[in-house]
Amino acid sequence: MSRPITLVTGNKKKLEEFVLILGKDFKHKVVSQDIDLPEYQGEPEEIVRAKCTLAAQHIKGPVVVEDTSLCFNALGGMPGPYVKWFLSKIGPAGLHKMLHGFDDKSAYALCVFGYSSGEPEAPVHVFPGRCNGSIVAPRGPTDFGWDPCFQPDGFTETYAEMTKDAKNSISHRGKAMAALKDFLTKHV
Ligand SMILES: O=c1nc[nH]c2c1ncn2[C@H]1C[C@H](O)[C@@H](COP(=O)(O)OP(=O)(O)OP(=O)(O)O)O1
Ligand SMILES: [Mg+2]
Repeated sequence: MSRPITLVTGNKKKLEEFVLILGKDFKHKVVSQDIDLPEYQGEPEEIVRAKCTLAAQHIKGPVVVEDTSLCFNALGGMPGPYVKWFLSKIGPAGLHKMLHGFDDKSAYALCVFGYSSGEPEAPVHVFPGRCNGSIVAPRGPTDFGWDPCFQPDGFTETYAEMTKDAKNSISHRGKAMAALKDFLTKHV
């Protein structure tokens, strides 16, 4: 492929993890661009298809986007893709308080990547990754979203308390990226 792949995101912490997980010797050159894409509503895969289609119209070349949801099982999967608004209004402590009335504190983090070649009418390929866990009172550094209140199953630390490598090795984003990298290596 002649043109680099453009990761379109406005989130620097996502970009940091993307670059770390992608590694230095990935087959394709990847650059990033911050285009203010709308916060669509709908099912996570629909949101990523819409984001990727719009990003491809901007970039007019190979493009990757991702959208992340935090889903509380006691609330039927909410806040899901709307977690961004909840986070901005009530923070990780507020997300934890949302479950005060529920015995079920289980949740899952879901990351869905979308890839398009950017050709007219090109399909959007989607790559989900999920990490099961529970919502806890916030612990650890507060530099990345809801990391302080999400404790992945099988661990005693929250995402925020884990090293970057430890989080990336088991996270929703790590799993989704494994599928994306495999596709881009084999089919692009
Ligand atoms: O691993 C994560 N650990 C903690 N928090 C996270 C993570 N990944 C996304 N987040 C936050 C960012 C945003 O508040 C919401 C997802 O919203 P989402 O639209 O996917 O992210 P965004 O608008 O910041 O970036 P983008 O320009 O790629 O859409 O959850
Ligand atoms: Mg967004």
